[in-house]
Amino acid sequence: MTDFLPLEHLVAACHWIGGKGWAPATGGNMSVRQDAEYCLLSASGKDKGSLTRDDFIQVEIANNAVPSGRTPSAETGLHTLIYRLFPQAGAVLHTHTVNSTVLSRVEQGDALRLSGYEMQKTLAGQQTHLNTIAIPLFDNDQDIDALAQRIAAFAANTPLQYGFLLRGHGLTCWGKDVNEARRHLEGLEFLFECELQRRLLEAK
Ligand SMILES: CSC[C@@H](O)[C@@H](O)C(=O)COP(=O)(O)O
Ligand SMILES: [Zn+2]
Repeated sequence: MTDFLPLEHLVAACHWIGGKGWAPATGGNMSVRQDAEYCLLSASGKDKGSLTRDDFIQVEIANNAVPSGRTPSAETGLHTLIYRLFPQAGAVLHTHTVNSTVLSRVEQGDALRLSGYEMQKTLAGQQTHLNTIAIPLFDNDQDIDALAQRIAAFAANTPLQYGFLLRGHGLTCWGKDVNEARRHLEGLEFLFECELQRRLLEAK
C-alpha cells in the first residue's frame, strides 16, 4: 500500500481500540475511505488490535467488489453502506464492547436514547446536554446483506448520525475522518458506560 496518511491514522486507531479491549479476540472491523469509489477495510478474522497497513484490503464502495481477491471483513457490507449513504463519511469503526453488547440487549426499543450528559457534545454538532440523541438499534443478523438493507430502509426515512447498535453485537460508528470517528467511538462508549451504570443503580 503506497503512502496514504489516513491509513496510518486508522492503523493507530485499531491499536488504540485493541488497547482499550474494545475488539476482543477477532471482533470488530475498521475502514477508511480512499476516494469516492474505494475504501480500505480490515481483513477478516484477525486480531484488530495488532493490524498493520498490509491487513487492509481495497473494496469497491458501490458493490463490495474486492479487486485483490483477498477476504475483507465479513461485515464489509455495513461499511460500504455507510460510505454510500454519507459521502462525507471518511472512516468507520465497529467494536464489540461489553457496554454496547449488554445495553443493546437490555434496551427493548428501536433506539438507545441518551440525554442529560455533557459528553453528548463529543458528537459532531451537539452543543448541549439538553438534546436527546437516539442511537438506532437493529436486531443482529448473520446475513449482512439483509441487515444492510434493513439499515438502508431505516435511513431512507429517519436521520442516521454518528452510529448504530446491533443487538447483542456491538457499535458501528463513523466520522468525517479517522479522528472524528475515534472521538465518536470514545464519546459513545463513555455514554454507554454511564447509561448502563445509571440503569443499574436506578433499578435498585
Ligand atoms: C469474533 S466473531 C465476530 C464477527 O462475527 C464479526 O462480528 C466481527 O466483528 C469481526 O468479523 P471480521 O470478519 O473479522 O471483520
Ligand atoms: Zn462485529
